[in-house]
Amino acid sequence: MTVYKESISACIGQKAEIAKVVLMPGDPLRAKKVADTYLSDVVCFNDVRNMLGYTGTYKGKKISVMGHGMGIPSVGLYTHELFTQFGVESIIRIGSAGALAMDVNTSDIVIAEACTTNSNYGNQYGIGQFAPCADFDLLETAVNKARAKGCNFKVGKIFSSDFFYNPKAGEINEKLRDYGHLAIEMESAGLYWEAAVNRKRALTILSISDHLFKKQALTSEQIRDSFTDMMEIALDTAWEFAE
Ligand SMILES: O=P(O)(O)O[C@H]1O[C@H](CO)[C@@H](O)[C@H]1O
Ligand SMILES: O=c1cc[nH]c(=O)[nH]1
Repeated sequence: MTVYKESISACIGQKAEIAKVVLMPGDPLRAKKVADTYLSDVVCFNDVRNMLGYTGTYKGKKISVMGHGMGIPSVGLYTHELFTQFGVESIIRIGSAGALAMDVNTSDIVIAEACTTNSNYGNQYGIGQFAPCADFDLLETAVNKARAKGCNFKVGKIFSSDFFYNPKAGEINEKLRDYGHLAIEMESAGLYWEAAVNRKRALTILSISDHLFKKQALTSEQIRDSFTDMMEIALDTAWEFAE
């Protein structure tokens, strides 16, 4: 395998080319699934900490896919390195999320326009409340791809949470729902901040795996099938920004 450069990164041991556009799920095995299912001429560019990363060709253009782990510290670390040390220009998170809004259902797609968060990660920039927002061009492109596909999707605010388990979750989730948040997950604010400070593009596309009020949850088989729409919208969006 070609060694592209001595890695200067703490957590990415680059062993092959990384494309300008990278899809990122939390789960590295979801990254492998995207590579195995949709990419051709695939090479694995990272296996440090088993945070698998692959580069391949999709409809004639180079696209990479790599896991980012769980939580804002993890996604912040990987996306910071990809943006600042590996020439990445656009990152699209493809994640699972719990629905908050009553008109969102399991298997639906949520495209995250902006994030509310309880994370302190944004405080490091020293400018007060720093709005974590999606890149408009990526967002508009993803909306067009989702419409063309005919799947159920919504665009709006989400909550990027520092906790998955919380004794006050019931009370907090009700407020989040009442203030118009569509879904809850754990990374997008960190991704949007890293993109903003590094003047890059970022977007999150989510597939709803469970509903926090309707008490619905997909089985792992249903999750596997319903994630297909999210992956295809993300790939077709990425293609428009890839080389
Ligand atoms: O499915 P992923 O992309 O990991 O996203 C969601 O799933 C994890 C929690 O189970 C958190 O990372 C959350 O953001
Ligand atoms: O972070 C997450 C992901 C899926 N479902 C949730 O309830 N929370």
